[in-house]
Amino acid sequence: MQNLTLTNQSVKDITTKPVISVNKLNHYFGKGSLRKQVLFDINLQINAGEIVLLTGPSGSGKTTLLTLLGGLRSAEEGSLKILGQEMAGASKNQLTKVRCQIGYIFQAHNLMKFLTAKENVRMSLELHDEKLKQDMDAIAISMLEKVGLGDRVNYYAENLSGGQKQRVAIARALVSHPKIVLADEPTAALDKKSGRDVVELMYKLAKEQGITILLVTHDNRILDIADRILYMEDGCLVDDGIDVTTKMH
Ligand SMILES: Nc1ncnc2c1ncn2[C@@H]1O[C@H](COP(=O)(O)OP(=O)(O)OP(=O)(O)O)[C@@H](O)[C@H]1O
Repeated sequence: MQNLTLTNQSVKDITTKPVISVNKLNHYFGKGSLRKQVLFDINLQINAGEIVLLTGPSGSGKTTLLTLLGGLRSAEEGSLKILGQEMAGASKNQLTKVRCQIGYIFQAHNLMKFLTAKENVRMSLELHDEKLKQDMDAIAISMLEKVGLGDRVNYYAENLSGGQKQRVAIARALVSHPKIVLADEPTAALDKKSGRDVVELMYKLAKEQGITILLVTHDNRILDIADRILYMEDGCLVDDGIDVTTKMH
């Protein structure tokens, strides 16, 4: 991929700033005799600007870990720091502040089908007080242009193809310039070409904006966009970092 090269600045960011630090993290589901441990002693550090892929068999705990890292679930045991904020025992207010700095992209894109592409992207801006004074329509349109949907701005989400919907979801996740983007199987519902286009777009925008990406995937076709690949099995991080930076870029 010749056009996916790291800039000196992004290489420097990768080597200097941790945005996610996990230490001895355990997680359980259920109560009483049904209580079951699903994450075991997870230790992990992810640095600014890194693109990390999380892979492993079904049921190994990838989504559970991703939702914990996104502040969508409370950390119960161990330490989990996101952008310097300890999430274990954090107040609702602290969790909300962290969430505002994270963009989420899911397999089922979760667009509002009765809103247009522009309105879906704009909605994400409306969650940020400081953006309310700006021309949010213009910002949303400019972001849609960046993902190649300048001619689909006023289309309702339900009238877009799978790949186009996922690109709207990317625009929505990135428009507020989050520090971290978490993506759960973003290519699962897409054909080979659309899946490839979507991840290459995520890669390009993330490197331009210095965003850290953690992406859960079963899709072997996209492993080469990673700076690092993590592998999970039975709730454990078996491999906490095959560094592929030198290999791929
Ligand atoms: N809300 C829940 N309540 C109880 N158990 C759960 C819950 N969510 C997940 N689990 C269990 O936790 C384990 C890890 O699930 P998780 O969804 O994190 O795995 P995964 O690696 O993301 O799987 P997949 O690749 O199939 O999406 C599984 O055994 C699952 O059954």
